[in-house]
Formats: sequence, structure tokens, C-alpha cells
Amino acid sequence: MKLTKTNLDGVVIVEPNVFGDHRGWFMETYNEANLLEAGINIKFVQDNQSFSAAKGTLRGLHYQLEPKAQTKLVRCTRGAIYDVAVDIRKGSPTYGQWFGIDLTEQNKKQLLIPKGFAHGFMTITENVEVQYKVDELYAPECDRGIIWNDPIIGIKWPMDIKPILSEKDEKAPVLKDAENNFSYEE
Ligand SMILES: Cc1cn([C@H]2C[C@H](O)[C@@H](COP(=O)(O)OP(=O)(O)O[C@H]3O[C@H](C)C(=O)[C@H](O)[C@H]3O)O2)c(=O)[nH]c1=O
Repeated sequence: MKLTKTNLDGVVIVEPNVFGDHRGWFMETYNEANLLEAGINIKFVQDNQSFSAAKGTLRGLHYQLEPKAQTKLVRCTRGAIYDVAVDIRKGSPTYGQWFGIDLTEQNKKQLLIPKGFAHGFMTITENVEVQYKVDELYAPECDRGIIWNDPIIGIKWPMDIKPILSEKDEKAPVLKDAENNFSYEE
């Protein structure tokens, strides 16, 4: 397994070892001991999976408030997405900054996103399946959002389009208005 740091402290690209042979391939998509060896101690408690039919679907930017903030380990198992993490940890030197990466069925890359980050992705193919592990159970009362195109955050999404959004995501606030919610201090 290869871990690569990003510009955001704690956001890490995870690349499992892939064992190919004449039948196809095998990989361990998650191994607690390997992450622990790298100093990453997470107890995941829930697995999620979403399907997005259309290219240009955008889910996010989402986070759960403390005490239900979630660490996420995200991968794309069908098609391809542009996955984004935004630092919303008050006091962080990279507060409001973002990191994005292509996660695809082909590249088998994963993104580890710690608590204190908002998360979202845009599908760059049709028929996308995303699977991710979280270390806190879903808590709808703590579920919050930030608008995908907040001009202050300035995420450079891969397609210059009006994405397909949920009603909730259509109405999400900008970071400035959302930040009164944040209790997560780095
Ligand atoms: C997240 C979640 C949702 N739900 C239910 C609530 C709704 O009835 C339905 C769809 O939820 P939502 O529209 O919030 O789903 P997404 O827009 O894919 O949200 C997710 O997408 C972004 C990328 C994330 O990082 C979050 O994990 C998550 O917020 O599933 C559950 O029952 N359990 C859950 O853990």
C-alpha cells in the first residue's frame, strides 16, 4: 500500500497493492494494520455506497458537525469521479483550501479525508459507483453542507457545467455563512 501526502495535513492518497494474474486482479481495499503502521488509527463503523447515473452529478460539499464529524476513506469502484476535500478546521493554516483528485475504477486510488473536512465529488463518467468507509455513524441532525461553487474556496471542478445536484445541495450556504457551525478546532 502506498500513501501520498497532499497540501492538506491529514488528507492522504491511498494506493493499495494490486495483484494481477491471468484471471484478473486482487487487492486489499482496506487493512487496519497497514494504516496503523503508517500512524493512522481509525475505527471505521459504517460502509456507504452511492450510484450516480449521469456524468456531471455533484454530491457535496458535505460534513457532519462535532461530535459526529466523520473521517472518510473514499474510492470509486465503477466509472470515475473528481473527489474533493476542503479544510474547515478553524485555526488550520490551510482553512478554506481544497484538494482534488481523480478516483477511478481504473486507477483504484482512494482518498483518506479526516474529520474537519468537507467532502464532495463530481462524476466524470456515467454510471458511477462510489464506496466509502466512515468512522462515525450517520447523524442527520449533524449533517451540513457548503455550496459546491463557493467563490472563496474556488474549487476547479473538471467540467465547466451546472452540475446535477440534490435539492439540499442546491441550497447549501457558502463557507462564510456555514462557519458559525464549526466547532472543529485543529
Ligand atoms: C450520507 C447518508 C445518507 N443516508 C440517507 C439520507 C437520504 O435519505 C439518502 C441520501 O442522502 P444524501 O442526499 O445526503 O446522499 P449524498 O448526497 O450522496 O451524501 C453523501 O455524499 C457526500 C459525498 C458525502 O461525503 C457524505 O458521505 C454524504 O453526505 O440517504 C443514510 O441513510 N445514511 C448516510 O450515511
